[in-house]
Amino acid sequence: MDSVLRVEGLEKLYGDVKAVRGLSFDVAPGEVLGLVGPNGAGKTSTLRCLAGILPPSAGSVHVAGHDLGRTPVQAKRELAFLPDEPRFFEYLTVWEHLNFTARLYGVEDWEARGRALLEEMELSGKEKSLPGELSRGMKQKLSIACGFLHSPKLILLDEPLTGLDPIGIRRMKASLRRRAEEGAALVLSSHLLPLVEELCHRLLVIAGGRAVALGSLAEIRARLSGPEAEAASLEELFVRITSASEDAAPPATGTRPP
Ligand SMILES: Nc1ncnc2c1ncn2[C@@H]1O[C@H](COP(=O)(O)OP(=O)(O)OP(=O)(O)O)[C@@H](O)[C@H]1O
Repeated sequence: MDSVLRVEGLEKLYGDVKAVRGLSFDVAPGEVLGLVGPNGAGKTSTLRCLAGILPPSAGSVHVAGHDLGRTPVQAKRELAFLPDEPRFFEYLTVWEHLNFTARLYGVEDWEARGRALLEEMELSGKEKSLPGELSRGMKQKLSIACGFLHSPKLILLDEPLTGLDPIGIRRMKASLRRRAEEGAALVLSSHLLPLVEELCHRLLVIAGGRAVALGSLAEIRARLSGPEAEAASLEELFVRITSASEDAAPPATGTRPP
């Protein structure tokens, strides 16, 4: 089946800081790809390039067959980007945010869909609230309700569980799983390795902007030598892979080592 997301040779430079260096990967319909890596590895920069918020310095991104660089409107219609710190319009209520999002994306049956999403996100009864009246977790849920309204084929999530309580976390995991079962492709960046292990079919581990491992947990384990790799937790694998790459890789900045 064709990929929902196809990334080829993606690079992102900030001046001479090389934040993303030559990433290439695909995500299939129904697949959840976990993007993991240490602080400053380039995860947020990658997600923002995939969402069309940041222009890549090189490479290409296709979303549901649309080239994000050449046909950005068509590509962006097919995706939702859910940042870890969503921003809202101060004077629009929860319901008005859904209405506004529906108009932007041309969602006709938005009222029924909006009500169902508020129910799913435990925001029923908050329709008239302004963002300033919502808790951090509720804001996160509103962002997700708006993001899901147009049934995106690609869902990009940066730390999706930030601020959620244990019941909210459980519901959010079920919501994300459901979107994947319905055929969406998900790319999820998180430092919460148990979440990644539970939800993701494949992992892309990045360090210093480069891919240092790509595959299922079993495949990544199999590639590492030593009997201890077989039983290693994702946390142990993460430490091994990313610290090995730190030893081997040149620094993430464009400056040359002495
Ligand atoms: N706007 C910017 N201008 C200059 N450098 C930036 C900018 N944004 C990020 N960087 C640099 O790019 C690199 C990658 O940062 P990025 O935020 O993508 O990493 P990350 O993997 O999301 O990190 P974290 O896990 O800490 O959120 C870092 O070296 C960072 O300092």
